[in-house]
Amino acid sequence: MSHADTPPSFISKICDRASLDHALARLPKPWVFTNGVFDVLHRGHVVYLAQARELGGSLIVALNTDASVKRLGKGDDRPLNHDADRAMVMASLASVSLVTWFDEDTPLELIQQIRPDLIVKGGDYNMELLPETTAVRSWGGQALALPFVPGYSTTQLLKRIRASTGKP
Ligand SMILES: Nc1ncnc2c1ncn2[C@@H]1O[C@H](COP(=O)(O)OP(=O)(O)OP(=O)(O)O)[C@@H](O)[C@H]1O
Ligand SMILES: O=P(O)(O)O[C@@H]1O[C@H]([C@H](O)CO)[C@@H](O)[C@H](O)[C@@H]1O
Repeated sequence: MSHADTPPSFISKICDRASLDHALARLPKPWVFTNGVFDVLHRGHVVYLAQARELGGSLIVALNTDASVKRLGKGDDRPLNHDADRAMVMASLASVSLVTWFDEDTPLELIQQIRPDLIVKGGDYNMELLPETTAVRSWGGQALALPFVPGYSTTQLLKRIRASTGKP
C-alpha cells in the first residue's frame, strides 16, 4: 500500500456513538468536552480548542450531524461541509483527542452519556443559560466559556467570500 493509500493516523480519533465507551476508556482524565458545528474551521476555533485541551487530560469534540445542523437555522445552505469531512478536519488537530457526533438538537444526551469533568464553549455563549451546565454540575463537573477571538466566525467568513465573488 503506497503512502497515498494509507489512511492518516488521526482517523483513529473519530468514533461513533456505539464505540464511544470503548474509546473513552483509554482517554486520560480529566475529560474536557466541547461541541459545535465547526463548518469551516477558523482561528477562533483552533485557539479555543487549544485552550480547552490545556484544561484537562483529553479534549472530546462532538460535532452536530448534518441533519442536526439543518435544524439549527444557520442557513439553508449549511453545513457547507458534511459531518464526515468536518470530523476529519477536527481530528487532524493536535489539541483534539477524540471526535464524535450527535444527531440531537443539543449535546445534552451525549454529555449525560460521557459525563465529562468540564464542558467548554467559546465566549459567544453564556454557560449559565445552558441545560448542559446543570447536567455537568450534577456530577461535580464544571462549565466554562473560553475567550471569544474577535473577528472570526464562519458566517462572517461566508459573507466576505460571497461579497468578493459577487455571488449570493
Ligand atoms: N471567534 C471565536 N472565538 C472563540 N470561540 C469561537 C469563535 N467562533 C466560534 N467559537 C466556538 O466554536 C464552537 C463552534 O462554533 P460554530 O461552529 O458555531 O462557529 P461559528 O464560527 O460561530 O459558526 P457560525 O458562524 O456558522 O455560527 C462553539 O463552541 C463556539 O462558541
Ligand atoms: O457551533 P455552535 O453553533 O456553537 O454549536 C451549537 O452549540 C449549541 C450549544 O452547545 C448550546 O447547547 C448546541 O445546542 C447546538 O447543538 C450546536 O452544537
